Amino acid sequence: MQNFHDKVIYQAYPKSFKDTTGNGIGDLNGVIEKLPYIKDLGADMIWLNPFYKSPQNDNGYDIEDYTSIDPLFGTWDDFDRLVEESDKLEIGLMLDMVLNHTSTEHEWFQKALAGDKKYQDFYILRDAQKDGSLPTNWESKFGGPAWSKFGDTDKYYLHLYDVTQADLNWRNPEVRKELYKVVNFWLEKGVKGFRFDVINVIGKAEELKDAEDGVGKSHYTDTPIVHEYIKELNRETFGRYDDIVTVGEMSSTTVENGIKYSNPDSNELSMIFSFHHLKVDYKDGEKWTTMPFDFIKLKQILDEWQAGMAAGGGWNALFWNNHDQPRANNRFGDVKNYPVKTATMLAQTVHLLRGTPFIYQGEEIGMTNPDYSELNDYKDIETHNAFIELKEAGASDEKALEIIRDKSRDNARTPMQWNESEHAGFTEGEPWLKVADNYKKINTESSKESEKIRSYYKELIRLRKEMAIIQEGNYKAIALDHPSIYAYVREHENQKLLVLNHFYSDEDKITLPDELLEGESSYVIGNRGDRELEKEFVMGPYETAAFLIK
Ligand SMILES: O=P(O)(O)OC[C@H]1O[C@H](O[C@H]2O[C@H](CO)[C@@H](O)[C@H](O)[C@H]2O)[C@H](O)[C@@H](O)[C@@H]1O
Repeated sequence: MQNFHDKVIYQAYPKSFKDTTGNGIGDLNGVIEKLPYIKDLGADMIWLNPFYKSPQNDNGYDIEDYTSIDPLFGTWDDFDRLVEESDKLEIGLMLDMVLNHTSTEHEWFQKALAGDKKYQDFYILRDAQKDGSLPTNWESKFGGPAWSKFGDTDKYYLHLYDVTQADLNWRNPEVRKELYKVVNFWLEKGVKGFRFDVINVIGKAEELKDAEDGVGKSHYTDTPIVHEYIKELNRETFGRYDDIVTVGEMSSTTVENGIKYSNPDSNELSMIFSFHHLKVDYKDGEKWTTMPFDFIKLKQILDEWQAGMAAGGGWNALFWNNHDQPRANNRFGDVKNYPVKTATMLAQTVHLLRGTPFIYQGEEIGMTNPDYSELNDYKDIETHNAFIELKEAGASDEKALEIIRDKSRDNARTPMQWNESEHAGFTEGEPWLKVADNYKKINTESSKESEKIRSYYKELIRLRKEMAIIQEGNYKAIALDHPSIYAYVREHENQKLLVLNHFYSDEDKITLPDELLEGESSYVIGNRGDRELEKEFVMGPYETAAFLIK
């Protein structure tokens, strides 16, 4: 397996990255056009969200044909040129593989609907229970029950996500064989990595039963058989190459499983995304609520995953943002008064941790949530389902919209803000999703604020490549109960890297342990200017600072 500990990965959401045709939808040629931008930032790989043929009910996570390019995004020539151009710039292409489910428009599902028994066994079909209720009481993650009627038969099919995303039956070896063919197809095209969508829910329990909690996660999440499937996937596909980087998106996983998925000895994946740290602003664990984030909980979770994965030889993907998450600047900082400090502090917090940093398009220039005023400005299916459920639960239109503004996945999906021209230079047509109003203030070309943030990211990436302590150092938190500062130490070959991150807009002080003041210290990077290390270290609003101690 390739050493990827010095690498940084950039995520581009093709639909919102750069449109070159004027149809308002970003495309592969747009990605090609912007490869030099990604190179200039210093990223080593680019993860692209799905661009395969799809009805786009879930923005491409509902795949109709795994080995095609949706004409919305371009042609095979465009894809081949993307491989060629990214190769020239030494940027590895990482593709999104959605192997838990297909679109109900997929040929397999259509054949199954037409009565083909072979393809019926590609999906998870069950009869209603004796009392006529659904096969199980599980909930779909996008709201409502996880089962829908299978055509005009008496059976139901399982869909953990949208009703148009039917779960595949991984227990059927034929299904696995077909999916491995898909992965190998893309490997032969020259891709250098994969991000496997919700890969830890592929292994449903053998016997499907009602869940005590009425949700059902424990019946299909991190089941022992998932590890067997991933090992097989590795063996049959990317494991046959020595330079492929893989990351598994793990829904509601545990450190114990995270270690198994990503410890090189398990022969599963290079690393994993876990999401617990992004649920610290969910009231009672419920996403569609609003509440200020719980800082102590955030630190405890980051600490648990850092220390736990290090102890077990696992590897974390480090991130605040992706195409499903509201912008971290809005969640954990003050975008109005401290936009640059907020963005750089958040960046430093994760970039200097143990793991592989992922940068989601636009975070490197300080993009924010769009705060749309109308429900119809939002396009995401999950958002619209949530609005209906919030209303059914008694929320007023205003309250439901307030929650949507905070939590919608579209917060991340607004078009990339390239410049000050109309639609932020994203398209010459009408964008599929409205550009955030602040594009004149935040963009890659004319904004001093954005430029400061981008330079900071470049410096963080450069440091990772230069300093073994960032790539390989151990991790230890200090003063974990401090109410406003997240402080940690990375340690490698008798050196220490102390990283201090202040998450609030006031001033606060941390008392450092004597052992950190004994050696010779030098300032490495921070967002306030050169600082001296002192026992009573005072930090300003959203300040971040790192010191090397020898
Ligand atoms: O919140 P979790 O249960 O921990 O899950 C993590 C994310 O899972 C889902 O995301 C991915 O799969 C979806 C279906 O293919 C797709 O819509 C999404 O874009 C994928 O990234 C879920 O939709 C996310 O909200 C969760 O964050």
